[in-house]
Formats: sequence, structure tokens, C-alpha cells
Amino acid sequence: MSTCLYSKSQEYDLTDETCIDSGKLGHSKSQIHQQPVVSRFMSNCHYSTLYSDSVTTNTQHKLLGNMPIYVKIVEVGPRDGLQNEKDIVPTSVKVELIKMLVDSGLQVVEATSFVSPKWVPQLADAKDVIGAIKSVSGARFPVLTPNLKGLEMALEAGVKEVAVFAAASESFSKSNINCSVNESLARYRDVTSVARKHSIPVRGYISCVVGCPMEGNVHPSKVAYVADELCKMGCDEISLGDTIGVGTPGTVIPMIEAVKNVVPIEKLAVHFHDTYGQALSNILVSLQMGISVVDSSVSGLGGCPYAKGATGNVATEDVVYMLNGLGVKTNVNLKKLMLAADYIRKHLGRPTESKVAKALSKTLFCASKL
Ligand SMILES: CC(C)(COP(=O)([O-])OP(=O)([O-])OC[C@H]1O[C@@H](n2cnc3c(N)ncnc32)[C@H](O)[C@@H]1OP(=O)([O-])[O-])[C@@H](O)C(=O)NCCC(=O)NCCSC(=O)C[C@@](C)(O)CC(=O)[O-]
Repeated sequence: MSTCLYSKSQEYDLTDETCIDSGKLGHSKSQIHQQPVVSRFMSNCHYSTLYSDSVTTNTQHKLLGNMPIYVKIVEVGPRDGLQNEKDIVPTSVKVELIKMLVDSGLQVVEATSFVSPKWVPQLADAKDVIGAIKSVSGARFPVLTPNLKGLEMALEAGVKEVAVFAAASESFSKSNINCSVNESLARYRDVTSVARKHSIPVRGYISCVVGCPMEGNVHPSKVAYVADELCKMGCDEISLGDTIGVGTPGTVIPMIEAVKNVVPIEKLAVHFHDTYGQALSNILVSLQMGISVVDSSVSGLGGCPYAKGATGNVATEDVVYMLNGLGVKTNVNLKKLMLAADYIRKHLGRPTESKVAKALSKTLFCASKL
């Protein structure tokens, strides 16, 4: 047994296989322990977690549970990330962002929503965004559709995948989509039924899976109820959203346990906001429980217009970095992803929310020469 990565006070009980190979860095393990972690990032452009194929990690270690070999990342930045922005982001910027995200290797990029422009003015250009990315290949571009009207508009625009969005809390459902949970499920039965006739896959979101901004704690049985209904109406994937980012493994585990009793685990995805800094630990336990689809947002953009105080989604850069470190494939090139993050952050005029991007920003130039 040996330890790696952090200072003595934070030692992890990992085997040699689970350590990031110090040989790749050209340092001995004792040297690694002597260096502060940030200076190691800055002085080592070849740091192995930048590249998914350069890490030789034993994902089957008993402490890690049975990690999936591959995790599908659903990039929600252009939709969830931008929907809350007050200043309208030009369509051309959204389109360029989507192209850069696809170029980084992301295979699913949620592009926009066909929702009421009165409710979400930022996404009023949904049709134009979809029109402009029609020729972009290499990724799927699902969109949100809250009702049949949204679905019809999406189909007309040429969308090939849609998502409906319910909530486990009545109050949130009312404030987000202006109807009760059961009313929303009835609407979504119509949406999924029409979508299926067009062979369009449907994802079902559930918001507030552990906590609601108005009702507080949400019982796992409420999440399981909505998940079961979404599954029965034909949703192909169900994304469990901690909309306000209050969950910890202590609340996330029983919630997933309850849901996986009614929905096959292969159909589940997780969607964590990082308000309390718990998103990565919640993702890790979700993977250990058998989930292999993770939603995230480039640069940690986001927040829901109807969940006051909630911060952005977990940053895609941070998810990719963790998965690289675990030896789990994602197909994402972290350096290119950071370029996409840089592009949108510069436009929005705000610094990144990604811890990884903050740490690596000084080595980006160096990494770009590799
Ligand atoms: C659901 C409605 C439409 C109900 O809104 P409503 O006001 O009850 O709807 P309505 O049927 O009375 O229609 C009102 C107006 O909206 C129009 N309309 C109606 N539907 C559409 C449509 N699809 N597209 C465009 N326009 C539409 C409709 O034609 C009408 O226009 P008017 O006659 O006044 O000119 C509204 O509440 C809405 O659009 N809500 C969207 C809210 C939203 O997008 N929230 C963020 C996404 S959810 C989320 O972020 C959480 C998630 C998924 O990320 C996971 C997590 O973190 O938890």
C-alpha cells in the first residue's frame, strides 16, 4: 500500500496502481509529496489527468466500487448554463460555443429549449440555434420541450432528441412550469407519445431530487414516483437533478436506491449543481452505484431561473478531470474543453467556476504546444 496526490494530512489509502504515475511527471513519489499541489499543476504540463488515455488507474479497486469503463457526459452548458443569463447572448456566440464543445469530444450537447420566451427570454432563439448547428456532426443535440407546442416547434426546426422536465416537488413544478406534478406528467405523456411516433428519443428530467428551494427536504419516494411515471410513459433516460445543489452522498444514496427500485440503473443519469461544493462526491457515489451518465456544464455555468440562490452545474472540466484520474473514459479532450470554457467566459465577462480550470489556466499555453 502507498499513498499519493496530497499532503500527509490528506493521505488516501490507495494502491500503487491507483496513484497517478509519478514516472510520467519525472518526479519521484517523495518529491511529489514535498511539492504543494498547485505548483505541481503549474510546473508539469504533462500532468497525466489532462489526458484520459494516459492514466493507468485500477477502477476496480475495492474502495472505488465498480466504476464504469466509460461515462457519457451530457453537456448542458448552452441550455442550463445560459438560460439564467440576464443579458441576451448572441445566437452566433451560442453556436460557436456548441461547435467548440463538440470539437472537445463531447458527444451529447444540450443545445437549447423550446420554452415560452416570456419565461426564459435567453433561449428565444432556439430555432435559429438549431438551424445553425444542423451541419455539425459528431454529437447529438437534445433540447427541452415543456409541452406539445414546444415539441412541435422542435420537430419543425429539425431536432432529433428532446427532454421533458418534471419535478419531485409540487412548489417547484408550479414555479418552473406553472402546473402540478401530475398535470406535468399528463402533458409529458402526450409529448412522449408524439415523440415516439417520430422515433425521437425522450429524456425525462426530475428536479429537486433531494431538496426544494421552497419545500426543503424531498423524500426519495416522491422522486421514485416521478421516475416510475416517466419511465412508464417511455422516457429513454431519466436525469436526477439536484437543482439547488444541496445534496450530499448521505441524501443522494437513498434517493438513487429508491429510484433504482423502479427504473433500470442503465436508464439513469445524474445532474448536480455545485452550490455547496458537493457535486463531485455525489457523482462519485452515483458511479459507484452503477450510473454512467453525468450531466455537467462547461465552466460551471448555470443556475435555474426558478431556484433562487442555486449556483451553476458542476463544471464539465472538473468532472472530466476526476474521471481521467479514475481511468474512466469520456472521449473529452480537457484542453479543448478549456478553450471552449475560456471562449464563453470571455463573452460573459466572468471568471470560471471550474476549480480545475483555475488550477490549470497557467499551464494551458504550455499544454497547447503538446
Ligand atoms: C411550460 C410553460 C410554457 C407554461 O407556461 P404557461 O404560461 O402556463 O403556458 P400557456 O400554455 O398558458 O402559454 C402562455 C404563452 O406561452 C406560449 N407557449 C406555451 N408553450 C410554449 C412553448 N413551448 N414555446 C413557446 N411558447 C410557448 C403560449 O403560446 C402563450 O403565448 P401567448 O398566447 O401568451 O403569446 C412555461 O412555464 C415555460 O415555458 N416554462 C419553462 C421554464 C424553464 O425552461 N425552466 C428551466 C428549465 S428546467 C431546469 O432548468 C431544471 C433542469 C432540467 O436543468 C434539471 C435541474 O437542475 O433540476
